[in-house]
Amino acid sequence: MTNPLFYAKIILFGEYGMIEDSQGLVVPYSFYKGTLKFFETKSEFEIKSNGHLQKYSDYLADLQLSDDFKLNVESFKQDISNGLFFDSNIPQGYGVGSSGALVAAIFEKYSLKKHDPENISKDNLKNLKAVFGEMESYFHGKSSGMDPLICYMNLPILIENKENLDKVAIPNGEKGKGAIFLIDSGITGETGPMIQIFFEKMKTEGFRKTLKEEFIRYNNACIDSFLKKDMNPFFRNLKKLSYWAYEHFRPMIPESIFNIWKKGLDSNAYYLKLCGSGGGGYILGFTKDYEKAEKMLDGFHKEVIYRF
Ligand SMILES: Nc1ncnc2c1ncn2[C@@H]1O[C@H](COP(=O)(O)OP(=O)(O)OP(=O)(O)O)[C@@H](O)[C@H]1O
Ligand SMILES: C[C@@](O)(CCO)CC(=O)[O-]
Repeated sequence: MTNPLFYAKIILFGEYGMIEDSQGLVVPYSFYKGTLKFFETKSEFEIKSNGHLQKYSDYLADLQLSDDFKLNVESFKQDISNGLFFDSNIPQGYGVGSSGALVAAIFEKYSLKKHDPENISKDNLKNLKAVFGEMESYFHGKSSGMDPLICYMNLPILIENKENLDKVAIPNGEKGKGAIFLIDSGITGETGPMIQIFFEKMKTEGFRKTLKEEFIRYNNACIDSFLKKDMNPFFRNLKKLSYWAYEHFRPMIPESIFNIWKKGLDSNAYYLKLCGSGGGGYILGFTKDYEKAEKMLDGFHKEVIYRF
């Protein structure tokens, strides 16, 4: 039997906001994927991955999960000593969920009770997200559990708030001029320290207020208009979101990206936003005219993920 593949994810909207109860829209990204396997070549990558799993299994052994979601940690540990590793080309620290895919793969293989992602109830989806949040916290402190959940479900998910989330249909892409794309900042980012900066900022009342009254409002409006394919309000809110992040998420914007972020806002040719926690890795871009944006972003490595 071949092991199931677990895909990368892209948080189109909701990074940071989701920790504070905003809406979120997260989609699988099948360009990158991973699967659990036993040593094949015993390469440096395989040995390193196995070492990571070893340490992670100690964390899982101490984690108290409710009966429905308990893991067979003994069997996981046994497999690790027999050379288990996570064979994955999902870049680490790029905001596309390498740890989320790993968590989903481990849960799928070692949960004592088998769950069927296709027929999971809305209630259980919520419970599963909480379980994944606890499992993923090991990698970067507080996690909403969203990354592993998306990966486990392999479907777009709309998060309405902390309590409600469900599968959602993304409007079909079209061969239009518009595009959603990734830009490689050229450096890796670390989620943990970025989340720490976020919580540090959250201690200030002014920041909490603007996050709630502006960031979350623009974020939710972007999701709403995107799902309705209402492109004019979509881009109007995207610009506000991009500008807000430029002002308030400055430490999360990699230096290499700073100038082109501003250039997008000034020219209206494209708008950039964070993809995950930021600090490095990928940045998300949105444009009505990809040909034009591509020229303006010459020299940056880009990957188109959606056309409209
Ligand atoms: N192939 C792998 N084998 C073993 N461990 C891995 C593998 N891929 C990722 N990991 C674990 O996940 C950690 C990276 O997770 P982290 O949350 O910092 O980044 P990310 O998941 O790539 O980014 P983001 O959460 O922003 O999408 C690695 O340090 C490692 O512990
Ligand atoms: C920053 C954050 O919103 C996204 C990181 O990939 C954290 C989370 O929701 O798990």
